[in-house]
Amino acid sequence: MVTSFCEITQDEKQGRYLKTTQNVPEGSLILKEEPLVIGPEGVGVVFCFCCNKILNGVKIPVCPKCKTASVCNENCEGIWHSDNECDFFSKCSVQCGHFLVNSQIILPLRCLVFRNSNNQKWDELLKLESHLEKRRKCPVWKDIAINIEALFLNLGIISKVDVENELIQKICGILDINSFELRTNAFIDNYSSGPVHVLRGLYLKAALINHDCVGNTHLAIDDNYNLIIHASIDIPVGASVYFNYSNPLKGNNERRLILRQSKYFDCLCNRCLDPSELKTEISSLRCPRCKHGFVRPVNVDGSYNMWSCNTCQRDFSHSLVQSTIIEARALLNSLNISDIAEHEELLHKLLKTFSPNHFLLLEIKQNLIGLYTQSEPKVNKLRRKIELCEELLPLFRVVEPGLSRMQGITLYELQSARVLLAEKRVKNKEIDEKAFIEVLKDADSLLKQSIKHLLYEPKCSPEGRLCLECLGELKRIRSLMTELELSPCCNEVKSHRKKDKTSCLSEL
Ligand SMILES: C[S@@+](CC[C@H](N)C(=O)[O-])C[C@H]1O[C@@H](n2cnc3c(N)ncnc32)[C@H](O)[C@@H]1O
Repeated sequence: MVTSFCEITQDEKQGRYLKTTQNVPEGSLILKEEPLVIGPEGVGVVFCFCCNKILNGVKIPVCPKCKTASVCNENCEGIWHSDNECDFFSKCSVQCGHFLVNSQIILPLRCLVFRNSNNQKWDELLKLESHLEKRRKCPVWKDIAINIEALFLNLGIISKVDVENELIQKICGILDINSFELRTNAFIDNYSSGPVHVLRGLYLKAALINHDCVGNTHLAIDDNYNLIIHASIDIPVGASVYFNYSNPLKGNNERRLILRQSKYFDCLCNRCLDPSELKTEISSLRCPRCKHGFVRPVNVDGSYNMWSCNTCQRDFSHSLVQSTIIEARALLNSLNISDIAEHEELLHKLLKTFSPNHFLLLEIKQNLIGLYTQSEPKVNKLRRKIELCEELLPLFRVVEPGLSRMQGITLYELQSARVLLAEKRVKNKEIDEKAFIEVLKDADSLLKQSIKHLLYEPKCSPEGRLCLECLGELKRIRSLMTELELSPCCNEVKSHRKKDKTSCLSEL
């Protein structure tokens, strides 16, 4: 379902895209869509055709009817192995062994099912962007020709004419350009502990949404694999609807390279065309000469030949900048992932070379927040976690404005550290009840903000569960505030009289 807020339009540079037909307020539902096909990402993934879960184990059962599709159990009630697919598998000579050896064939094969069973969907599918010409020269072309096209031809699934028409290359191009990574319900045993992106889904309408490095939508996949898209900010009438295909915490160079290699276009969005990256300095280095300025790329056309200090104008070669990044990346990769001191030491060291928001430093800072969250909540650790969250939030607001998963999670972590710290300080009699109530009021506001960001997450996703945790925490904080405000000691605080040290806070 595409809501009435949007229509499909087209131009020469960007192809087809979605545009608003009226002002769309933040939080409005733009699109809810079920996938056309779902399948595993990459080779060597064993998967249940009925429920799409990833399977572990040696003996894999098959669908009792077609005797081809791998299933988690013969009575799996999943809906994804349709009657059309079952008939298709029964009639062609593909076998379960083919899927087990090469799971790359599953998605293109699932697309082929529509060829004879649903003309409208088949036509819509083939209209999607495949970038055939650009892919022709890439290694992926040969890989598909050998591992998918040749097998399908041998099994009689496609004809020589289909090969001449490059049908399988087109379908694989369409899948690579347009499908979404899925993480919901990925694992049959415990999906939260495994690798997250093992499935891909293709959505015919959502495939028409173009990219911008600062998107204006929030995407979520629910437990039934529906893709749900909300406006993440107020979108004015006539504006393009975008989402960010890449990672907003990477630098311009890195994002553009990924987009060129995986989606075959050069991004020319406002962020990509700004050497300061919207004043975040995510790619900038500190000037080693004047020590004040930021070293940024001179060209914004993606050529990155020269970098220059914005204060003393000194030029630096791209290769020098790249080798500095490679060296720092090697140090980052060699960190012991659970060692706080090592992370802090490297952060301190790299701050001399890179801007505080440099993407490498952002990675370390995010790791540190995670490590401080897991570690024993000591006062100095809580203070440091608070500092890091406070540093990251303004940046997140720029690169992912409006409804944002990153903001929601960080706001939660910030309030949790502030409350824990205040509880300790009250216990140590370092702050009084009035100050503690102020912290609780602040936590109340942070939690409400966090809930606003996480409200659109599916209930069973880690972020959806965090949203429920926020609600629980909000309740706890409010009842604690009521308790404190009603208590005699608090009335004393309110009237600035001498405090009663044996107050309800002693419960903490
Ligand atoms: C998922 S499709 C989006 C729909 C596509 N425009 C179409 O006509 O089918 C992704 C492709 O759209 C184009 N595209 C998306 N965002 C773009 C942008 N910001 N600038 C230029 N091309 C873009 C690229 O060709 C990209 O490979």
